[in-house]
Order: sequence, then C-alpha cells, then structure tokens
Amino acid sequence: MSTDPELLQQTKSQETLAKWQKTIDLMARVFNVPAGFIVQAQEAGFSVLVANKNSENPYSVGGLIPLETNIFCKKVVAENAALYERNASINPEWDSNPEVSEDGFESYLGVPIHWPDGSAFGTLCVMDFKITSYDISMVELIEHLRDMLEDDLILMHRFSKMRTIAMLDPLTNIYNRRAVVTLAEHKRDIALKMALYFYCIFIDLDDFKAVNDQYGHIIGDKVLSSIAQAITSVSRDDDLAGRLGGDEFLMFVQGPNGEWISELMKRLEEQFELLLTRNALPKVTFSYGSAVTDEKFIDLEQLIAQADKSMYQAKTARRKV
Ligand SMILES: Nc1nc2c(ncn2[C@@H]2O[C@H](COP(=O)(O)OP(=O)(O)OP(=O)(O)O)[C@@H](O)[C@H]2O)c(=O)[nH]1
Repeated sequence: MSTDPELLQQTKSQETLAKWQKTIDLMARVFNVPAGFIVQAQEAGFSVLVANKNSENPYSVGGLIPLETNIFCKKVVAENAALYERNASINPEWDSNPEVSEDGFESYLGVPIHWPDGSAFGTLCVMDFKITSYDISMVELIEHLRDMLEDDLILMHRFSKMRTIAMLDPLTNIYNRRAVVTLAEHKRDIALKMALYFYCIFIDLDDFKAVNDQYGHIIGDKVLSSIAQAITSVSRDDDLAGRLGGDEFLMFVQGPNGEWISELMKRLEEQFELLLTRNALPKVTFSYGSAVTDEKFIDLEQLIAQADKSMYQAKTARRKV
C-alpha cells in the first residue's frame, strides 16, 4: 500500500482530514496535554499530518523529521507497538531525542496506525511536558481512536479503488468514454489559458469486424488491448487517452500548431505494428482524424464529432487507394 499516501491528496480526503483535526483537538483536551498528533511515516522520514491547535504545542503540520532522528514515533513504527513513556528525561534511551532534550517533553503515549494492508501508516500520539500516569482506560481510548482512523483509511482505499474501476475500460485498462471526456475538459481549459492548441485525435481500427469474424473475439480483444497499449506508450504525461467504445479510441493532446500530429500517429502506427507482431496477432491498421479547439470552438462533443468526421474522410480516402 506504499502508493496510498496519494489518497490523502484527494478531495474526499480533505473531508477526512477535517474530521481527523477535530478528533486530535478533542483527544488533546481529554488527555489534558499541550500536544496531540497524527504522524505519518514516509520513506524519507516522519511528518506531522495533523496537530492539535494549542499555543503550547511546539510542532505544527508539515516538515520532515529525518528517519535517523531518535523520536518516540520512530520506535512505535519500528516495533509496531504502543509506547507509553511516563518520565522520558530519566530514561537514557531518550538522551538523544530532541523532543526531550531540546523541547522538554516528559511524557509520550502513542500507538501505531496501519494502512488497510497492515503496513505502517504512522502514529497517533499525545505528549506532555509533565510526568504522567494514565490509567488503562486512557490507553484504551487512544487505541479506539486509532481503530476509527484505520476505518477511515479503509473507506478511503475502497473509494479510491471504486473510482478507478468506474473510470477505466475493463478490457484495455485505459480511461472509458465518460472519464476521458470529463478529464479532457479540464485539460482543454489549461491548454487555452497557456495559448496552446488542444487537439482531439479520433482513432478507429480498419475492418475490425473482419478480424473478429476471421480470428474470433479473443484475438479481437487482444488487438484492442494492443492498440490501447500502443496509444499509452506514445502518450506523454500531459496527454489523455481513452476508449470511446468498440474499436474507437480518443487522444487529447496539446501543443503548437503544426505537423507533429501526423508524426505522433506515425509513431503510433509503428508501435501498434510492433505489438501485433510481438504477440503473433493479425496485421490490423487504423485510420485517424483530428480537430483542434480554440477560444471560439470549445465544445468537447463538437470537437470529438469533428475529429470523427475527419477520421471518416481519411478512412474513405484510404479505401479508394
Ligand atoms: N473483440 C471485440 N470486438 C468488439 C468489441 N467491441 C466492439 N467490437 C466489434 O468491433 C467491430 C466494429 O465494427 P465496425 O464498427 O463495423 O467497424 P470496422 O469493421 O472496423 O469497419 P470500419 O471502421 O469501417 O473500418 C464490431 O464487429 C463489434 O462487434 C470488444 O470489446 N471486443
């Protein structure tokens, strides 16, 4: 689940973060401590994801504490176990802990938080400048809050998975029509702001029905997957690609006005041919057409229809040859 930190960047997660903020503020008040945190363990170190709002709390959200720093949370994550330190200044283990030696914390109670797959997410903890003696119900409380945070992570994970499923075409694993058109609107707005041309390229396989009829649907499916793979491999990070349905695909690309679209399609042709040969699939060609948008002509459905028309003309011209 190491890719899941990106979940927290998503819109839905902003609501979760607001809820977590309330939890941490309340937790610090119930424990009557100056500092309460959700700390996230990352590859490069630890960072505060949520901190209670209290003028006595020296640590705020953000920053990165390097992995080698001897902080309490490091031990919780490393040992995947709760830690309760009542009186840290008399324990030599914490002599090099800046939370103790520099900032004067005495008490720490923290529990590990896990991603849905059980890997380390970070810690939930409270810290006090005074020596403490929490009873068992306080430990149970922090564990219970942790369980609730983990439930939120499970929900976020499921939501993200379902959203991905809803956006992808199951056969080719590239965006489906609804997703590619929705995402293209945003790309188009950015392209126009940057005074770039925003192109829609309509790609349609030639005589694909005959491939199905002659070789069967399984081979037909493999050909569709190959064109999707070829489209993905010639796409740059800024480009968008999706399957419109059947044997029709769309690419949305931005750039200067010019000949580069035909060069891009030449590369696509080569890549597609290569994949078909490599996978012992029948030779299949495609036709394409493009349309470009500007400030006056911005409707995406119109743009797609225009690119479709231009593809159809190219296909007809190809047949006459
Ligand atoms: N294997 C497979 N075939 C599909 C899928 N979706 C649509 N098709 C087939 O794709 C074919 C598309 O046929 P047409 O729209 O007539 O296009 P074409 O044969 O490529 O003809 P032109 O576009 O005029 O060159 C149909 O036979 C559909 O049954 C799919 O998911 N898998």
